[in-house]
Amino acid sequence: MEISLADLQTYRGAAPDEAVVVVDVLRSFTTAAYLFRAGVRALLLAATPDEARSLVRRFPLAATVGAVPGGFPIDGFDFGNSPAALRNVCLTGREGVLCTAGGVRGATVARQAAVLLGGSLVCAAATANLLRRLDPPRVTLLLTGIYADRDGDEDIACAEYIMAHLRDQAPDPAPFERRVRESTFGRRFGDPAYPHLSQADMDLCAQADVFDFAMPIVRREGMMLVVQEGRWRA
Ligand SMILES: O=C(O)[C@H](CS(=O)(=O)O)OP(=O)(O)O
Repeated sequence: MEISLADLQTYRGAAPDEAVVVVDVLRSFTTAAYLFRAGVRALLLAATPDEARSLVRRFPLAATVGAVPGGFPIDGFDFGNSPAALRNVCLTGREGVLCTAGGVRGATVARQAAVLLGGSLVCAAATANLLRRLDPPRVTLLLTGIYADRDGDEDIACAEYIMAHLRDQAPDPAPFERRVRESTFGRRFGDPAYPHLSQADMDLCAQADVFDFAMPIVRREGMMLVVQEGRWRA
């Protein structure tokens, strides 16, 4: 298995034999994992708030979740892009609609991949385990958090942790978790200058292997869906 890192700013799309993990630790694919813990059956991806609203017309029970660039909540949505906000809610049997900037864009750019997964630290080992079982010839870890003013080290750390698992190195999660907290974007969480980025979110995002499932992203009827490994029924 050939493993490489790519960056959303320069990545031009997946080859047909490629497996892609779209890595978004802060916060899309951490939020997604907590949505599955809350009981959602599938998570529909929306590139814009208007697209999210039109998905809700099709799935009236769907919970809307998301943020605009910078992480600010979206008017009229049920939840922000916030794992902490989802910790104690029950969404059993409902769909979720996830509208975020980086995570959804990454999934869209890589949509032609033979295998497409949403990745974050909370399900990193499970993601590596699924890749090992599928054994694709090429794996790309697509980093979504690198911008001119952000080092994206939360995603680089997660990608390197997944890579270490793929290479059977039994990595200690502590240094990778620390890098999430110390990344450029990570340092904004809990800073009063960014009240929409909570310390509680950081505490959840910076914990490795909380969940034992990976999150495949599949295409159905013109939609992109994140599903929980082992629980998805079409
Ligand atoms: O809501 C978030 O934490 C981020 C904000 S930004 O788009 O990176 O500025 O969104 P995400 O798509 O989860 O990276």
